[in-house]
Parts: sequence; C-alpha cells; structure tokens
Amino acid sequence: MGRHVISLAGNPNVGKSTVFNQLTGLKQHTGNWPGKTVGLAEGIADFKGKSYCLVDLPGTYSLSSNSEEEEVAQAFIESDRSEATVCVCDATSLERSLNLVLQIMQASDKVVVCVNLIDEARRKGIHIDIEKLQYLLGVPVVATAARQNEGLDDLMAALSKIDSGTLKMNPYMKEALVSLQENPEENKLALLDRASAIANDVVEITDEYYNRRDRNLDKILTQKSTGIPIMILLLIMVFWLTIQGANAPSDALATFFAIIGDYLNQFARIIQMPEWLRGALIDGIYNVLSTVISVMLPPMAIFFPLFTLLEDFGYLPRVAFNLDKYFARAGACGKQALTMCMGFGCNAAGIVGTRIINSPREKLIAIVTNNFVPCNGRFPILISIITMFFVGSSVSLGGSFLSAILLAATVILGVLTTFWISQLLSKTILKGVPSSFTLELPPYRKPQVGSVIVRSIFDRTLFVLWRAILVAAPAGLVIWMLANITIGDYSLLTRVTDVIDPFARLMGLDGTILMAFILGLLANEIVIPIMVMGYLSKSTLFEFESLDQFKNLLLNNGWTWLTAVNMILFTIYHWPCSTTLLTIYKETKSSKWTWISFLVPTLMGVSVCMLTTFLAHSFNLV
Ligand SMILES: Nc1nc2c(ncn2[C@@H]2O[C@H](COP(=O)(O)OP(=O)(O)OP(=O)(O)O)[C@@H](O)[C@H]2O)c(=O)[nH]1
Ligand SMILES: [Mg+2]
Repeated sequence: MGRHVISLAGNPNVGKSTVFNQLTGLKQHTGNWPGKTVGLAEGIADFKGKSYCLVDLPGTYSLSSNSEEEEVAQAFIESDRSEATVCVCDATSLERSLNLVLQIMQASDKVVVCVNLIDEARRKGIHIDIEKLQYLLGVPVVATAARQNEGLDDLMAALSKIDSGTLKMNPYMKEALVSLQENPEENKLALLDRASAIANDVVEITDEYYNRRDRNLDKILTQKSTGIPIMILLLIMVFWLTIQGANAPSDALATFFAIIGDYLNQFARIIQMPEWLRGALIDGIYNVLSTVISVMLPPMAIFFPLFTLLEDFGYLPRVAFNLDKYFARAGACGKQALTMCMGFGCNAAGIVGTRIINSPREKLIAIVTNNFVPCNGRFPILISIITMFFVGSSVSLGGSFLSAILLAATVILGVLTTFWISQLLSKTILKGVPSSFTLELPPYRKPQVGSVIVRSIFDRTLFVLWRAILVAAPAGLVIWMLANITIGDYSLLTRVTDVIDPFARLMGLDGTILMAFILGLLANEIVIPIMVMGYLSKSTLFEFESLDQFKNLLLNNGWTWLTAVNMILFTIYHWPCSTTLLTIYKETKSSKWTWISFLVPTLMGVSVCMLTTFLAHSFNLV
C-alpha cells in the first residue's frame, strides 16, 4: 500500500510551512507575513517506522476560493488524493482559525486540528483548553509550537491513527455540520457563530493588555510622520552593513583567486597545455567565475540574512502598510509592496509572489513593474559603480555610508518609478478601479537569528550564487572566444561592439557596456565580468584585485561620470533577465504580457539614458 497523503491547511501565516519543514526535514520558505507559500509542496514524514506524504498548502481564510492560492488549497483538500487534513490554527486568534476548521470538517472526513503558536499564546497570557476543544469539535486536537519542535510527535501520533482506520470524527458532529450545508448562505453565518461560540468556551485571556507592546511599535513603524523615515533609515542601514561588511572579504577573495590563477597558469605551462586551451579555461572561464564569486558572495551573504531577519520579525507587512496608499493612488494593489520587496532578492521570486494579488489587472501591474527594484544580481553593479565614481574608492566608514545613501537613493528612484509606471499602466492599457482589501498586520515575532542565518545562506545565497556560476562559466567561455577569434584584423567581439557602439554612445554608454547588458540577459550577475573582459581584449593583461585597478581600466576606456550615471540608470531600467521573463510567461501564459514586461523597462532605460546624455552635453557638463 502506498503512503497516506495528508494535507496541511490553515489560515495564512499560522506556521503551516514550519510544521511541514519540521516533520519532513525539508526547507519550504517560511516568513512572517501572510501569503508566503503560493504553490503546493510535498514531503515525506516518518513516524514509528511508517512514512506519510505531507502536502504544504498556501494559506486560506475560507474554502470559497477568493484568489488563486485559495483555489489551489481548496482543490487539493477536496481532491481524492488528500486522505486526511491537518488544519493548523493560530492559538493567538483561535476564533478565525476555527471558522476554517469547521469548513474543512464539512469537506473532509479525517481531520486533525493543530493549535500552533502555543508558545506565543502563552507569552501573551492566552490559555486554551485543548481537551474541551477536542470534545466540542469531535476531532483530535493537538497543541504545538512548531518552531520549537514542541508537540509535533503528538501530532504525528494523532495522524498515525489513519493506518488503523481509527482517525475519525464524531459522527453527530459531522452530521450536524453537513446538514448546515443545505443552505449555503445560512451555512456561512452558522459556521461563524459556531466558531465564535467554541472559541468563547475554550479561550481564556488572563492578560488583557497582551498586545499593547505590538500596538505601540506599530504606531511608530506605520504612522505618517515616522513610518517612511524609519523605512528609509532601515534601507540605508541594511545597505551600509552590506557594503561595509563585504569590502574586506571581497578583496580577500579576489586576492585568493588571483594567487590560485597564477598557480593554474604555471601548471598549464608545466604540462604544456596549448595556449588556446589555457586561454579559454583560465582567462575565460576561471576569471569570470572568480570575479562573479568575489564580487557577489560577500554582499549576498550579508544582505540576505539581514533581509530575512526583518522579514521574520514581521516588518515587511508594515512596509506594505506604509506604501499601501501610494499604490492605491497609482491604481494598483497594496500587496504589490510585498512582491516588490521580494524583487530585491530575485525578480523571478517577486513575479511568483504576485499570486497573492487577487485582481488579474493589479497582478499584471505588479508583474510589469517588478523589475524596477534591483535584484541581487544587480546590486553589485550598483555598489561598485557608485563606490568608484561617486564616493572615492577609500574603504572608510564614511565612504561606505555615503555609498549606502546613494544606493538607497537609487533604490528609491526605482520605487518611485514603480509608482509612476503603475499609474501610467492603470490609466492606459490596464484601466480599472483598484480593489480594496484589508492588509493584515501579523504580530511581531522574535526572529531566530541562528536558523535565519543558516537558512538564508543555504537557501538563498548559495542558490543564487550557484545559478550565477552556471551562467557565468559558459558565458566566460563564449566571450573569451568572441574576443580571440579574429576576422581580418579585428576580433569578433570588437566587430560586434563596433556595430552597436554608435547607438550605445547616444545613451552615454559604449558598445562594450551595451554588449555586456545584452549577454547579461542570461543573468545580471555576469554584466560586470563580461564588460571587464570586453575591455581587456582590447588592452593588456589585468588582474581584478581592487576597485582602483577596476576604475583605471574604465577610465582608460573613456569612462566619465556621465557613463557611470547612465550605467546606474540602465541597471535599474532595462529588460528583466531570462529567468524572470520565463517566469512571467509561466505566470501570465501570455507572450503579449511577457513582451510588454520586456519593453516597458527597456524603453524607459533607453530614453532616460539618452535624455541625461543629451542634457549633459547641451549644458557642457562633460
Ligand atoms: N513563536 C512561534 N513562531 C512560529 C511558530 N510556527 C511558526 N512560527 C513563525 O511564524 C511565521 C510564519 O510561519 P510559516 O510557516 O511561513 O507560515 P505559513 O502558515 O506557512 O504561512 P503562509 O505560507 O503565508 O500561509 C514564521 O516567521 C515562523 O518562524 C511557533 O510555533 N512559534
Ligand atoms: Mg507557508
């Protein structure tokens, strides 16, 4: 006999994915905001020599499918595959959770109720009588604190009764619930009534002011006068810690890779490796790889954990709350603030996240504009150009602070552009009235620093780095070949860059930079290495060991402050990378919208760069 399939359902942000991860040993993304999980995830949980297949569902408030993720959850619970359902509840707001429990009890015969976040309830002085709850519901009820791995054995023990066929519901209860269903309208109200009656019966609040601290903090973080300034300060702080912290390790890595490179070259000479092969392997693949790693790894290893800490603490929904009215004014959905934040990590992830937006029109707006916030592949470009050209390459505290401010300003420009373009879209091709929704502010939770660091390094940093490496290695080879295969007197690379050079000059860039961005369609991480290689193929040997050398290389190739400004602008305004485009196509199933998502930022970038160049030249600024 196959494994029993058990679904994990519940309201958003109650800890379903945390229960799932603890039981299966997998690493579904969890986060302190509603709507983190958007698809189905399956995993195997072992208990007393038997194994069970668990399915983590997106959060849902009801089984009447109001949005795409709710539909996914409902369809799975009602399907034949799901043999039993664990309904995960939030002990700190039991009444709302119970409403869903009752709906699930109507739809499914085998239900186990898991009252999670019991530690948080205890802390807030909320007491729940589990025995009584079990009696009133007529299904097994288990209290858990999933993050601390408390009570999960009891949960598995309750579930394992499915093997002996003794996982049952009180038949009278089932009958009563089913009879309610005859009248769907009354059913809804009747369930709400019953949930509230049960909650009143089993919940005892011993500390009336339990959430006073949260409310006070919310006031500071979300009120008009302090909300947005604090947001900007936090942004600058995160960037500053990232830039300052990444400096030394980046240099150390670059030096390390240069030394290894020397050894590799010596080794190649000793074994008399043919020159073309040595060039392709070391000057091509190895150099691009080592640049990508030394430039990207340290900032990511700092940025991701910081971001995850804020996310776990519960700050992201407050950002959404602060930006809600601006999105509404732009005719878009406030939840777009959340998908925009996810775009900071990876735009493809931001696109998948747009599933939490119910209205198709607002979802498209969020998709088309997601690319205006720079992802991790683009931060290193911004940081290095800003530091080199506008801060001076000194590695001082003040220097990195100024870099952080400029970087934050660039990001804020991206956010403002998101509003402008959202508004433009909602006035033109995506006309409509913004839907209203009430954003929920989840409680603040103390992040678990250790696990956040481990999780963000393994799940995100190494994942993103690995993807960059997969693209960088072949790209390094291709660009090396382009630079070394000559037709007549010129290399293929020079020929291609010469063709696009006049156009690039109009934008205040040059052919090599534009070429690097075009190849960067594969992944933004490779833009800088390709640009360096492109310049190198025209000049002599160079070892990328410090920003000063890098700056000299750029200056020798005719860079001015205007080139740097345009490079920064083009980094935030250009086409999404191929992974993101593919994700957009998968989400919208429309080549038209994929093209629009490609064209909107691209046209924006080309025209903005042309404008700055035109202005700078007309006023004789360069
Ligand atoms: N204190 C405490 N925090 C928990 C517990 N279980 C989960 N959390 C935290 O609650 C937050 C939400 O957890 P998730 O597992 O992502 O919740 P989810 O139900 O999968 O959320 P969605 O996928 O958005 O529906 C995370 O920050 C978890 O670390 C618990 O038992 N105690
Ligand atoms: Mg989840």
